[in-house]
Amino acid sequence: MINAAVLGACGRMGSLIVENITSHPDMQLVAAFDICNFGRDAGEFAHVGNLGVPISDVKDLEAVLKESKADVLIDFTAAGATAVNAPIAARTGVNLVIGTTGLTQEQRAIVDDAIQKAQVSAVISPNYSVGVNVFFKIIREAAKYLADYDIEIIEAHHNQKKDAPSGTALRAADVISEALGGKEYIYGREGIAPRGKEIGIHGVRAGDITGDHTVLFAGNSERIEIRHMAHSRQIFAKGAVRAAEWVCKQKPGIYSMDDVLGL
Ligand SMILES: NC(=O)C1=CN([C@@H]2O[C@H](COP(=O)(O)OP(=O)(O)OC[C@H]3O[C@@H](n4cnc5c(N)ncnc54)[C@H](OP(=O)(O)O)[C@@H]3O)[C@@H](O)[C@H]2O)C=CC1
Ligand SMILES: O=C(O)C1=N[C@H](C(=O)O)C[C@H](O)C1
Repeated sequence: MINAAVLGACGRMGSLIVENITSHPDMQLVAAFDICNFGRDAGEFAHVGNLGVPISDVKDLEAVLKESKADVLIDFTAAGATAVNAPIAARTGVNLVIGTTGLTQEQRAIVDDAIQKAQVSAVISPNYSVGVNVFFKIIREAAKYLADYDIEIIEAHHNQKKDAPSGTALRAADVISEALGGKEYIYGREGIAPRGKEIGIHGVRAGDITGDHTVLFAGNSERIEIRHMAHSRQIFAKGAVRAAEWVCKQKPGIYSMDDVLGL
């Protein structure tokens, strides 16, 4: 049985992850953390009834992870929170699944360094859906054939999302850039500036859009649009729980969702 803990357990993603853990035959929820709602039951936010797991203050992360004998911590919070808490969990010897996006390069380096020094295993991915990870493969291949085309990435998300552009859009840009031997990025376009060879990255925040990502390859007289649309956050939650089960069986290291899915 895998002992799982969830950080951000009252949030949109964290609560769905709690729900998925409770229906997993080989996993149990042993701890749940957030920045408020302390003492309330994690099952309340996941709408699965009382689980006997209270929301703990993230300030007690190390003590509660030890006491609950957690094997893995699944973190979907905010960039600043992940940069502080993932290193604490790693130093406590707990494996990690990190879904939080919007980390700066410096924050990501702090997290990576702590994981490597602590010799734990971690999956870090901006998107835990199967479809988006296949989408990354498709856009990598397409880019190789369409290197001279103008490339724009458009992402759309709900109006509560804090970071922009999305982690998935940034990863899509990196995938294309790697395929083409390096590309400049531009974030949004305004004013008078001729288009160069850069990848344009554009964010839309509106209503309750779960998460859409489009890569547009445009040439003269034609264009290709490759698009992934998430219909429900369940796809991310299921992927994160699958990654948590997988990561507990791996050697120390930092893995991607490609590794989990064997892509
Ligand atoms: N990799 C993937 O597949 C996916 C990644 N994400 C990413 O996951 C993250 C969370 O998204 P979502 O669930 O929609 O966001 P929510 O705001 O709904 O959930 C985040 C939760 O974390 C809590 N929180 C914020 N700061 C802290 C902190 N310092 N310590 C402890 N808890 C904290 C929030 O509390 P409060 O509300 O009080 O601030 C909230 O309960 C985002 O970065 C998002 O981009 C989202 C979907 C899929
Ligand atoms: O905040 C979200 O909702 C999402 N965030 C992730 C991202 O930034 O890429 C993944 C997904 O698109 C939903």
